[in-house]
Amino acid sequence: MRRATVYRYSLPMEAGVVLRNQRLKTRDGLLVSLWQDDKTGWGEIAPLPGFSQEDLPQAQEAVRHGLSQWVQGASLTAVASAFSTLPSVAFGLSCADAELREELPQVLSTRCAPLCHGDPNELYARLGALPADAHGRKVAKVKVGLYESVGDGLNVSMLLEALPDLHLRLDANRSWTPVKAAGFARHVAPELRSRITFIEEPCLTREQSRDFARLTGIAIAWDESVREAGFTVQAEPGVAAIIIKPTLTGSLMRCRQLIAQAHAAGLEAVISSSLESSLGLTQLARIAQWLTPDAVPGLDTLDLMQAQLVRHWPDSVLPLTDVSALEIVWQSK
Ligand SMILES: O=C(O)CCC(=O)C1=CC=C[C@@H](O)[C@@H]1C(=O)O
Ligand SMILES: [Mg+2]
Repeated sequence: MRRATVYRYSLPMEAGVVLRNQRLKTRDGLLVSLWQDDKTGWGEIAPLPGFSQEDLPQAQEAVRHGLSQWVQGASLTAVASAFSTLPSVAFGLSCADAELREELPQVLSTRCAPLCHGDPNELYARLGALPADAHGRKVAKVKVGLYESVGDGLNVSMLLEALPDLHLRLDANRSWTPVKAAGFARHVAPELRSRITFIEEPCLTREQSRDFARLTGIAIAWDESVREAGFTVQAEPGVAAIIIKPTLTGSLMRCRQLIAQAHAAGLEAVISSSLESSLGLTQLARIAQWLTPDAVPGLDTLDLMQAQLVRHWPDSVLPLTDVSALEIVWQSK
């Protein structure tokens, strides 16, 4: 006997969360809960406005369709994989399926690369207290490209000089022209550059980003590119990692394939959030622990929200919204 319920959630965001020039006041998505015999599995489907190709009504329609097939006996692994044009649906359904089949291990580490922002004194204290990885490195992430690139260079240098065991991931979201990218690099002394683990997509085009890596010796990582048609994972000079945002990428099977390709090419594969709720984030942390145990994931996004959802993120003091408070938008008969 199979049963499924689909819930809709809307969580208030902290004031001032801006994504691709639009303010995100609430994070909206779906949770699915599956029962089969005495087992349950949950998944989160939350297209990210400005990033996902699909919107929530489209996702909801697809989830309803996919789960109707599942309750009638179809394999959810196959149903999820068929939604390759709706990555959030493919990912959420495949997670629920993996929980139901007890494939997704429970063990979870809350370790992730903190996003550096806010008051500098608090930031230094936070980074100082950060645990080091097996190589004695503290890994944090800084968004760049929002203001002057020269200022970004000075800020990054200051952090690296102040904390000798700090290694930074930077993320420019393709915002620099080659001139701006060069302006950034001019203000980061060559001896500090090796502690920039990578910068995600510094320039508008991949070719410009490759040039930046070659000219500056600063490694780059592909994020947006990974989700573009025709992208293939391969070893290239100056490329250190690929970023995998499962909600924007697709099924767990697709994510595993990308991770395997990255590892085979000698690249780091970094699991990163698409601003999922605490339920989705704990699943991403479990996936990261399972499939990329040596790479610190990019999951420091829970505090952008004002509440947790159904499952706690260990250590978080945010209030928890219980499943009983959620609207049921579909249920199998
Ligand atoms: O990767 C991380 O460390 C956290 C997630 C993160 O930075 C992002 C998530 C979703 C959209 C973007 O704003 C941003 C990114 O560009 O990587
Ligand atoms: Mg990025």
